[in-house]
Amino acid sequence: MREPRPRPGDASAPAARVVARDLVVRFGETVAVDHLDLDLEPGSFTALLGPSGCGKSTTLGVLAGLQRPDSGSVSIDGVEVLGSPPERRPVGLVLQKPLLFPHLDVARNVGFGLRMAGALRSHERAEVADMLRRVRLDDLGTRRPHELSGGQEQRVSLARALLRRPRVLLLDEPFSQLDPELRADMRTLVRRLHDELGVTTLFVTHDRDEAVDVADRVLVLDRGRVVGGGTPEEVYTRPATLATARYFGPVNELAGEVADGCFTSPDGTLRVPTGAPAGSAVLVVRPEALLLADPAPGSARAARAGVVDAAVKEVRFAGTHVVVEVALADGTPLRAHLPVGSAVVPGEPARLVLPPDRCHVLPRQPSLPQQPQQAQQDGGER
Ligand SMILES: Nc1ncnc2c1ncn2[C@@H]1O[C@H](COP(=O)(O)OP(=O)(O)OP(=O)(O)O)[C@@H](O)[C@H]1O
Repeated sequence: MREPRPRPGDASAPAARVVARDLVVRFGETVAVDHLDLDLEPGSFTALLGPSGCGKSTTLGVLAGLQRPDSGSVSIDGVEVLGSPPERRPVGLVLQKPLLFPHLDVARNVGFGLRMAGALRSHERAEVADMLRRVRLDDLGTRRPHELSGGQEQRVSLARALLRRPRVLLLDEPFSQLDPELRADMRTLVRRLHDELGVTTLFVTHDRDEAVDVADRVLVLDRGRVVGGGTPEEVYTRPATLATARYFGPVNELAGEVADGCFTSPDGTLRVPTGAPAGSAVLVVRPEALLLADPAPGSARAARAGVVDAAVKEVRFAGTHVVVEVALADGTPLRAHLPVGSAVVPGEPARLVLPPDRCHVLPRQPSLPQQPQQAQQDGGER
């Protein structure tokens, strides 16, 4: 679990509350943003996560003022901003590509916005020096963009976006072109800048590990709508929708019914207490939550709720655990991550425990078909 983050150090931090309501953006037949609501608390760090084409960049474009929505509203600290051009909004934006002026050196690139706003040269120099120090580029102020590495270019973009002390920072996959180690470094830097400057931050990514690593709150977007949100841990263990559960890593799905506060599988062998409403439901449980039950008949463990009998199909070594693919009597596949050396043999039966406190029950959504191979959607071995 994540360590608690430090509070933004600056008591006068200019963080803003951002509220979007019922946003719709259409491009011809394509509905890129579909009645989307968004609430960003002042000083929060939120990751907007979702697959390619789900509307992340379009949403950011609306908040930044680069994209006009067909309908809806966006307010920053209660002030409607849809009528304001980008430069009049208290928003800093960093895109995937740095888009620096090639003929200006780093310091002039960073100071551009202040210069355009008519700031005194001495003020610009002091502010630029402060920001270059914050992004660890103090020595590179006189370099031109073509003399910088990809990571350095993105740090210049960050410095430029933060120079005018925006109250909202929008980041659109800013590190996707960097190698993994540098990405991790840059995430740490962005997080530190957020904590120092106390700016409300929205970070767009399609990489769930990146989202979990950097943000306090994750919003999952699917086909232009927010389909789940919460702390990274909540979204992983108690997702609001099946789409979120699937997006957040391999997950087992079992169809059934909820009645009298209990989820029951069709053959009645699996019963798990739940607060979910009565009706058709799907029980989701992560592979690492499954346990191997004591095979002795009548043992205390076997008598517990959440025990299923299965046939072992495949066992694969995965370093820290073995990945065990099994099938229930009705053919439903399940995946378990069990300790290396577990007594599971392909072709033989196994009894598995689905601990009720690790199971999460969701109402069945007719629009989402059952996964053909649960827990394998991304081949992940989380
Ligand atoms: N200018 C445009 N004209 C037409 N269609 C567009 C335009 N911009 C975006 N779209 C479409 O709107 C949908 C949402 O696009 P958007 O770029 O917001 O998605 P995304 O989640 O940011 O994707 P990615 O992760 O690939 O950047 C997609 O179907 C895209 O093809």
